[in-house]
Order: sequence, then C-alpha cells, then structure tokens
Amino acid sequence: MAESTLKQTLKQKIEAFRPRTQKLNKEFGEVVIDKVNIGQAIGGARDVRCLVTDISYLDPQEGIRFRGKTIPETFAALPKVPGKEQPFVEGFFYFLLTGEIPTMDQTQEIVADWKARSAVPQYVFDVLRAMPRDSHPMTMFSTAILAMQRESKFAKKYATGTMKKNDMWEPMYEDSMDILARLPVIGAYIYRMKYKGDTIIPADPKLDWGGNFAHMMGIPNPYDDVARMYFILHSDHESGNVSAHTTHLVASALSDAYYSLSAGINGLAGPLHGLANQEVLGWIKQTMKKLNNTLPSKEQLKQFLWDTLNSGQVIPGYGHAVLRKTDPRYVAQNEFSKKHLPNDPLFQLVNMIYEVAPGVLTEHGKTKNPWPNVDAHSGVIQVHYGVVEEDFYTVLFGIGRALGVLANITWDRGLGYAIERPKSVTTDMLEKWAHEGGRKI
Ligand SMILES: CC(=O)SCCNC(=O)CCNC(=O)[C@H](O)C(C)(C)COP(=O)(O)OP(=O)(O)OC[C@H]1O[C@@H](n2cnc3c(N)ncnc32)[C@H](O)[C@@H]1OP(=O)(O)O
Ligand SMILES: O=C([O-])CC(=O)C(=O)O
Repeated sequence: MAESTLKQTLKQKIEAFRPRTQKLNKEFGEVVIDKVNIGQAIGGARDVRCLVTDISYLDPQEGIRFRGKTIPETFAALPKVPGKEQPFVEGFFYFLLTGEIPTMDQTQEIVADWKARSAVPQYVFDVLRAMPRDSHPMTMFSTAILAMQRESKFAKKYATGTMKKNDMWEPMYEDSMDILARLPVIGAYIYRMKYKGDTIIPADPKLDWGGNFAHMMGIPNPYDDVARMYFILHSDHESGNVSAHTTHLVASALSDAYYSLSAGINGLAGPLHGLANQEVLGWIKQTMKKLNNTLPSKEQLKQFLWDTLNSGQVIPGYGHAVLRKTDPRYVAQNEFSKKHLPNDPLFQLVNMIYEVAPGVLTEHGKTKNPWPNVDAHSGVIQVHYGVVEEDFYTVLFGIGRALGVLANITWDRGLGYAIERPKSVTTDMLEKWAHEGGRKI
C-alpha cells in the first residue's frame, strides 16, 4: 500500500526534528532547567520540568494550546465536516501529529485509512461479553485495548530483532492508527451492550469517525457534532497529566501502544483525573434529588458545597494541578451550551455552581485553584443529548485522550526518548537533607 500523506509528512518532520533533540541531549545535557525540593518529591512532582512534548503546552493562566494554537484557533483552522459545525477529528489528529493543518484531501485520506483499519477482532467482543455486565465501562474499555495487544505490529517487529531505534516510530504509528480506528467501535459496543439491552449497531461506512461513533451509540444528531467537539477538547493536556504520563512511561520500556494506552486509560479512570466527569454528574444528580429534582437556590447550593467539603470530599470538576484560571475547555463547552442548550435546567445549574463554588473553595482555603476544569461541564451536555449513564463518560474521555497520548508515543519513538527512570530516595535521607538545609551536590 502506498504511504499516506500523513505518514510521509510525519517521517519528514521526525527526521528534521531529531537532530534538535540529539544536539540538546549531547551538547547541552548538563544545562539546569529546574530544581526539586522536598515538597515536590513528596507532593507528586508538581511543577518539576522534566518531560518534553511538542504536541501541546499548558499555560497555567491561558490553558491548553495544541501545537501552538488555542482551542478557538484550532477549531477555526481545521477542515469542517460538510454540513456540520465541527471539524473532522481525523484532520485534528493530522494536526496533532505533524503541527500542520491538513487540506480537505489530506483529511479525507485519514477518514478512508481509519475506515479501512476499523474492524475489531471478534475475540475482543468475546472478552467483553465474558465480563460481568456490571463491570465498570472503563474496566471493559481498558481490557478491550489490552486484549488486542496480540495485533501489535510494533511487538511483532521488535521480536524479529531487526528493528532499529530510528525506525521504531513506524510500527508505533501503525499500531496507533489501528487502535484509533477501532476505539469508537469498542466504546459504542460497550455502551450498547451494557446500557441498551445488547442491541449493537453496526458502523455506517459513509460516516466519518465522530459521526460513526454517534451512529453506533444510537444517539440522534447533532450528537455527531457533540462527539467531534468532545474528542478534540479532551485529546491532549501536555505530558504530565496522569493518563499521558502513564502512557509515555509504559511506552518508554518499549511496550507497544496497546499496553501503553491501556495503562494510561487505567489512570484516567481515577476520580481525581478523568473520572471526575462522572463524579460531577453524580454530585449534580444527588443535589437535585435532595430537592425533589428542582433546581437549588444559590444559598442551598452553597450549603451542599460546604456539606461535600465538610465530609472530607473534593468538589469534583473544580481545581487543577497546573491551571490557575477557568479551563478553556470548560469555556468552549459553555459557549457550545449557550448556543445549543441555553434553557437546559442542568446547564443552568452548572452556571450557578460556577457562580458559587469558586467563592466557597476560596473560603475553604485549601485549593490553589478554585476554578472549574473540563470535567465540570462535559456531563451536562451528554445528558442533554441522551447519554444519561454517567459511568460511561470516562470512556468518552478515553477515546479522545487516545488521540493525544498515541501521537505522543509515536513521537517518543521518533525522537528515541530513553526509558523513564527517575531516582527515588528514602525518608531518612529527606530528614537528613532537611536538617542540613539541602542535599550537598
Ligand atoms: C481531566 C482532569 O484530570 S482535570 C481534574 C479532575 N479532578 C477533579 O475535578 C477532582 C477535584 N479536584 C481535585 O481533587 C484537585 O484540584 C486536583 C486533583 C485536580 C489537583 O490536585 P492538587 O494539584 O493537589 O491541587 P492543590 O495543590 O490545589 O491541592 C491543595 C489542597 O486543596 C484540595 N483541593 C484541591 N481541589 C479541591 C476541590 N475541588 N475540592 C476540595 N478540595 C480541593 C486538595 O485536596 C489539597 O488538600 P490537602 O492539602 O488536604 O491534600
Ligand atoms: O492536566 C492535568 O493534570 C489533568 C487534565 O486536565 C487533563 O489531563 O486533561
């Protein structure tokens, strides 16, 4: 098969880029870019600059930029699906991988490529069907990805003993493309099997990736545009977040994309990370239930927020490890909702929480960031269009996140990043260095 424009462009980009990384490593490897204190060693390596990615960058004030573009700039630049408001996710992936906005033809090439790769092996469905139906959908999703590992072109090539370091990105790219092509099929299968009486809807070969997902979910349009927007918004958040970092870490051992992504998805399933979107909707539902499904007043809402904090829980969807302002992914979803679901009562509640929660969190005095993150908003849009099963939301996040983390590990192999292995120390050592005013270097 002739090489796609995406693969050719990526090859050129990686080859042109590689000398920059090699030069930095060889000639400037000793240049100091950060230092680490005891608080960071104990406190989750917060703010330590020790990862590299060119795919996205998170500014604490401004939020995410994909390949240098803000969210509105990204959406404005990408080729749109004809007759729809949102861009092709396929074109967005081209942009993430190469940093170039693709033409419509280049985008259509990926649409066709992913269709050609989209057949999920029957044994994956058999594995899913063998799992208890009340398994969490994230457990099912991660298991399905891991079960497919036998398909890995990277692992097969590695086993031949003929794969050179500079060539490793190629089978990583191939695995990533295979996985991405199949994720919407797997996600929708889990949804229909678990929540819709096992009524599976086959793919429609006429549709793009996002459109097909909506179709296989059985949710009427404009859910297709919701899906496209959602996957793009959730794709990448630089390299240090739990799902991206885990995927990168596992891939650094030359584990293939199936092992690596499945591991990253397991991290996304944590309530302080991706699962927060499920938690947000659960919290909103609980709040409404206490009031016989009516909207609370601001005073009642304030009380519910305090009750949550006083019971030792976090307010889901608020706070962030890096961001110090309202997440622009929250803003993008808010703009969408203002346009498409302005009168939805849950949307109104989300806006009310935005008016009240930052004040409560500031008064509470713990969090460094009282503003909402992406997870505070996403569930409400899903409910509006008919995906009411909040346990499923992190699977949606995972499909989107795969775009970013798979682009990252393809580049990791392109640039030959080393196995990741930071150094650990003991508590005795920390106490000694604390006493001495620092480690003598
Ligand atoms: C896609 C995503 O992953 S976005 C994040 C999704 N997660 C959530 O929305 C869950 C709620 N938020 C949180 O738990 C946190 O803000 C996190 C996990 C996102 C970031 O954690 P950190 O970087 O440690 O935040 P920060 O430095 O501000 O934490 C300081 C203190 O404030 C608390 N805090 C932070 N956010 C919140 C919150 N939303 N509600 C209550 N307390 C909070 C922390 O638990 C911590 O308390 P501690 O000192 O008793 O341990
Ligand atoms: O950046 C983070 O730590 C968490 C986050 O918002 C994401 O991964 O999307």
